[in-house]
Amino acid sequence: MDSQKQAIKGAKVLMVGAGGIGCELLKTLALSGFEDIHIIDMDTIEVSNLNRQFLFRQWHVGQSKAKVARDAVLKFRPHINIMSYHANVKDPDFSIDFFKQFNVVLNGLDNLDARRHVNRICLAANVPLVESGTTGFLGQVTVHVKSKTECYECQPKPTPKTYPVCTITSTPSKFVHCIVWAKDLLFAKLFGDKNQENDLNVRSGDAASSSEHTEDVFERRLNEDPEQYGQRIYDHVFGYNIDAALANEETWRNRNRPKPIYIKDVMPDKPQQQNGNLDDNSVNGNSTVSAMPSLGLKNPQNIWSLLENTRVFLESLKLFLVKREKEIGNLTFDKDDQLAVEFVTAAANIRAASFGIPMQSLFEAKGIAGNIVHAVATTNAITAGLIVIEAIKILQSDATNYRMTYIVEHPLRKMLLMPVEPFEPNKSCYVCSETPLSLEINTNRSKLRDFVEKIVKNKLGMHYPSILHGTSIIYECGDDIEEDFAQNYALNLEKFLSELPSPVTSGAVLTVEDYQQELSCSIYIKHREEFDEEKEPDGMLLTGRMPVLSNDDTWPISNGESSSNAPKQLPGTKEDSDEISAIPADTEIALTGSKRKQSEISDVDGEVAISACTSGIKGSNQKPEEVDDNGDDDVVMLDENPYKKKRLH
Ligand SMILES: Nc1ncnc2c1ncn2[C@@H]1O[C@H](COP(=O)(O)OP(=O)(O)OP(=O)(O)O)[C@@H](O)[C@H]1O
Ligand SMILES: [Zn+2]
Repeated sequence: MDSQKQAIKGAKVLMVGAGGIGCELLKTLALSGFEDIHIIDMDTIEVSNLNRQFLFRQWHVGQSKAKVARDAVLKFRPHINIMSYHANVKDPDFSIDFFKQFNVVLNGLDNLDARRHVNRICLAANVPLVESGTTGFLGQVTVHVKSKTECYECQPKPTPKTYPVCTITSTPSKFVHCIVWAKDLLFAKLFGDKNQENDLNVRSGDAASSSEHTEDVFERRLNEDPEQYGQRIYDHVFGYNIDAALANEETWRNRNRPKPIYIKDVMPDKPQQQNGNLDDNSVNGNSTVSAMPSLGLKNPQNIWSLLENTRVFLESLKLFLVKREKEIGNLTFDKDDQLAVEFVTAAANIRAASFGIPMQSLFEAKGIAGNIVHAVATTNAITAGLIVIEAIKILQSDATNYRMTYIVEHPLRKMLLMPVEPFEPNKSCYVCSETPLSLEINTNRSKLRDFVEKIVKNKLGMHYPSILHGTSIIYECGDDIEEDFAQNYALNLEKFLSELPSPVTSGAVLTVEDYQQELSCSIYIKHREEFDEEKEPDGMLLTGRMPVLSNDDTWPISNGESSSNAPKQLPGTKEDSDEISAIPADTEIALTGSKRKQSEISDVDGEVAISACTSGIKGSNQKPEEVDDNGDDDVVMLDENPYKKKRLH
């Protein structure tokens, strides 16, 4: 015991993230006897954090999380050393050398991008990492020690839930489809980057795709006042487009036909007089602009009528045009943007009404649109406790007792925690074993820019990449590049791969490196002419062992009520990158002394035994009770034999 105390006392630990898990972790570390703790967090405190990030109080709103957390803990542990950094862990200041000073790194992060970055730096610095995540009642803590256990990226991450484009654009059957349409298509079309591709017109009027109607219909006409514009958009998307789609009888043969909705049907009187008064909105900043007060709508948990949704639609659109004109063209949906949530709720509800799908309250809609799984403070506390337990084992080099622990929703033999022996490093992991990857790509039609953005940055998670073809450097990124080189790289970005000064064609091998992450990776290039737009929207296919990464690298974990921004593109909604990973198929489970392969406790459909855990992954954009909208999230209960499960119907 003394040696344990000594190990704790002498340890220097780095915590990354001072949010839901981080607050619990810092408190538990301090109370467990740790005396030298460094904390990095890039955020400031928000009101929505206060319900569970208990080191923070209302008067701290707007202040650095890392600093306030430090000050709060120093109040009851004044003698210990806590260093806080209000910064992004990806900043070059947090170099490999910086990481080397720590005995262990503890992650309480909320996004895949930062986790992958920390994983790579820890590997390069050879510092053990304890990784964690929670989603509602589910949680996990994993241990990553270079060459001894798998790294954070050895296992592919669950694929984000996606929806076929045509479901979203033409045949929604669930409310979430309407939300994705409202947020990723309509909102993006009206308020987002005009250069972004958008499937709104292509599909919405498929049947009667009369180009004269679809062209520029979303552009506000010269001298068109906000009300007229709003009504025109309303009639187009909820009326005309539905009428046009109905013309294609084939689509509706086995489906319920939607009902077109025109303004005049909902508001037979002059609609502009029904709208709220702009002057009623006291505007102190963008986040306070709201359509609800002027329309007399107070309770976000009420489900609005079609008329109310129509009013909110028109009013919120008008408020964007009048009060937030400068932002138009640059907006992406943000769940913390009240007006955006109001617009998306109203648009989704009107579409839902048209397709016979039950409407939802703003509160529910916001949860779905923001991929919010409501945080459970207790799960964070348990997770923090487990992190400290693993950290202590690491400090004592007690490798035989390392465990990855899953917090499950449906206890196994009354066991809430499921400890699993860590795996060995995956020999085909491109991060810790540097195995090559293959890329199928149309080398005549894909630009270097596409490769850099879609593959190197988005899929491989590199931030400062260099790309080499043989010995020629075709691209480099960073602040210290000489001007003429930088100009050449900028020119290269706009060239097709096969037209680069050192042409990249089938059979070429590219080396992609990130110096900050000390990661290098070879990619075999294979030319392919055609790609399936629906299945391969990137127009390229990367294969080999790699984690599945979301399109949005800021896609955060849901450790709380306000957890993430929305997906930026179809198909699909964004999933929470807080990814409670599925327990890998061959996981050995150490349960009360016995070990079994995970595959042995799977049932006939091959579903992982921890159904709640799995469904939490599959549907983490939904609330816990709705986690799996495919209806396959049946409660799973074990009978006398703990490894055989049966379904409860
Ligand atoms: N790259 C990063 N560098 C430093 N800190 C980060 C980075 N990415 C995420 N974090 C921090 O990790 C913490 C995660 O905490 P948590 O999941 O509770 O999220 P939150 O933002 O506090 O809450 P919510 O998103 O649920 O409102 C946040 O405080 C966030 O600032
Ligand atoms: Zn690995």
